[in-house]
Amino acid sequence: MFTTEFLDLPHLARAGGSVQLPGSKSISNRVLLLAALSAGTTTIHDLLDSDDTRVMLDALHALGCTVTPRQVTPGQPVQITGIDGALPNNARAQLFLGNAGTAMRPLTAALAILGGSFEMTGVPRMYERPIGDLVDALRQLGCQIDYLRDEGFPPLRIGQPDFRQLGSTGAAPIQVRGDVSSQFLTSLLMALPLLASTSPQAIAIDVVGELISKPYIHITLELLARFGIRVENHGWQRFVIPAGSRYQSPGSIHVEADASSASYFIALGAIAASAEGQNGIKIEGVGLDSIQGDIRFVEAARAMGAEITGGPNWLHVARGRWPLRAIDLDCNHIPDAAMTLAAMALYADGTTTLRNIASWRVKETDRIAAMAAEARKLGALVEEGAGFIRITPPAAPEDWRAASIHTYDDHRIAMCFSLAAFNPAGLPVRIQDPKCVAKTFPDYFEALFALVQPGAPAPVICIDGPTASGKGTVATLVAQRLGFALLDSGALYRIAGLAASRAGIALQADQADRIAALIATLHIVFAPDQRVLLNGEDISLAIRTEEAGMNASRVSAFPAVRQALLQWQRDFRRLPGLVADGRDMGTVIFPDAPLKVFLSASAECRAQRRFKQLIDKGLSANMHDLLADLQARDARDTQRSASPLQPAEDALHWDNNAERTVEQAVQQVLSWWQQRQPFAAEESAV
Ligand SMILES: Nc1ncnc2c1ncn2[C@@H]1O[C@H](COP(=O)(O)OP(=O)(O)O)[C@@H](O)[C@H]1O
Ligand SMILES: Nc1ccn([C@H]2C[C@H](O)[C@@H](COP(=O)(O)OP(=O)(O)O)O2)c(=O)n1
Repeated sequence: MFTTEFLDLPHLARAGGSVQLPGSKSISNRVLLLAALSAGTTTIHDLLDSDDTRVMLDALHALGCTVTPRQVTPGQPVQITGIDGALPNNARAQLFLGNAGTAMRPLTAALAILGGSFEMTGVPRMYERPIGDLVDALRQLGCQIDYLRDEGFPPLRIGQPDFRQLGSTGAAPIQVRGDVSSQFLTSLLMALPLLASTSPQAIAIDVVGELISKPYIHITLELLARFGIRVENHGWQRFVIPAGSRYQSPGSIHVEADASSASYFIALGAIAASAEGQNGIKIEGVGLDSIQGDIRFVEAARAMGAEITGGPNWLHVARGRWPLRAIDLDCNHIPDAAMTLAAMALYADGTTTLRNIASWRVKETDRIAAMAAEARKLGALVEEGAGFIRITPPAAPEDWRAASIHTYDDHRIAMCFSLAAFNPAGLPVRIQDPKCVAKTFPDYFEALFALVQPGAPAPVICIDGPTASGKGTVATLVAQRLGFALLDSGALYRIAGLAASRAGIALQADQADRIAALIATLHIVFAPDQRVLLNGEDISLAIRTEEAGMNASRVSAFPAVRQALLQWQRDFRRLPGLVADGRDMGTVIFPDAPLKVFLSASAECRAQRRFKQLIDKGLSANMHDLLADLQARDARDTQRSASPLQPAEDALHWDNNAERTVEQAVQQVLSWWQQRQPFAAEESAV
């Protein structure tokens, strides 16, 4: 996940490949509970790994279900052996459910009917989330539920129910409010088959008030059917669970990915030209047979020109009509995914109108106002009303503007506007606060970058300079602030020197070809936690000694060695960008880099810094030797014939002397980067 202040997306041109979407949260927890209540063992594929599913798995384990493995591992199914509709007598447990509404509500309903002695707890925020309407409905049946703190809110204590009164009023429907949260109805629908299994009569639930979020109830009903429970739906106002209903494991089940998350990749396939050798985008995890309402986004995307095919659990999208066709659509049936149509509208051949979207105004932010404001920044013409938005794309490529998109802590705004990076003007797009995507899709940008190709090679910031000038420190921090990848090219020379000495090869010119051949066989990993692995061994410390630096300097003078490491270094270039530090980043490796910085500092200052750095790392050091070594290294690095250390002609110089702090250097580089961005002026006005 990108946790940077902003994320600069370079202009994007093409897309291709396949993306595996994470399992939907609401389907994951429904499937877990149904598997737990069923007879038999259920193998669950593509379960989402999230806080909500973790607390649910822990709770099911505490209730005596067999859960293997106990944690969700990507690509590995989870197996649950259910309780077959009953818990042992006197079952008791204290269940901590964090802030997971998708665990608290359905588990409360199921346990209240199963009976036992349970305490349902969570984090403080959970104690502010109402559950009174569900508790009232369960009490009508004879369930025993007490509030442990505030009336109407968790934590709760659940006891042994008394269903005797049902004998006389058995057929009386249970009343539940439908206009507050559809989760209450979902909870009852999933729990009441426990009662229906032994009841002589069917059990009916009456919805009081207009039922909101019908698509979610649809998901519940579909999943119940897969677990053997066929609920009659009487016009979304009455639901009847037949007497003798019994949960039966389907054996194996796939958790669908979130269909609204799929909409960004459907739009991507419709907007982007196919990458060379690829044909469109394959989306895995959700298919045309999806039980989610938002799958109908597919119809809308087709109407705009996308070519979409699909099967169970997969979709394939390619660009069809281009430019896209402008549409006029009532979006009531796809409130969330419809936002993605607004992003597609930027590439349409006229004015697109999205109607019946008043609910956008009361979501994470006023989504109509937010969409309008940000699309206008890009140069689109936007009209908005209480319940509609009308978008006309910029008339010509030169009418597009580079924008820094404000995201209002709304994941969907961020994901929608990432698609603006395909603009025909070749402009980058800045997404502010990119971590807001965490709500539904923490790795959205990583998934996007894996599929797209930039219009020009990804940007590189080169930071060159002599030893201990601060390159590594400054480059690491600049990369962190921008969310860019990092290339510590010196580490590659250090690894080459280390590997050659360990192999007993003398570090001299007549051995250069042997060293180059050795380099080709090395397996090097730069782990995300900063460790460097050589053929599986952690060599992070071994390559940081002064001796390793000197050996690196020796092998780096050999043209064959430099050649052997050339492509290796260029392969670090990736989206959204790269910060590369070394000696020849700006002159040889990335001569086209849009920003080149050259750091310098006096030999004494650098020796001081290196001394302190080594001591802090627990390595021994001697000031006098350090200064001598450093001067020797300077001499070799600057005087060698192959790519000597020298500033690129277009490098910007920063005197990184003793009176300058790390933060000053970092701010200077960031400000140079900012000056090169087309939205610099607009950004400062925000
Ligand atoms: N202004 C500064 N810029 C960069 N590093 C600084 C600065 N002031 C002190 N330092 C310290 O100096 C050391 C620089 O070492 P490093 O970044 O490894 O240099 P290089 O990669 O150029 O060899 C670090 O320990 C860093 O904390
Ligand atoms: N791009 C590069 C990076 C490093 N080298 C060589 C020259 C340096 O003395 C060694 C070690 O580089 P490194 O950047 O790790 O060294 P310092 O941290 O600056 O002391 O490798 C190079 O020739 N070209």
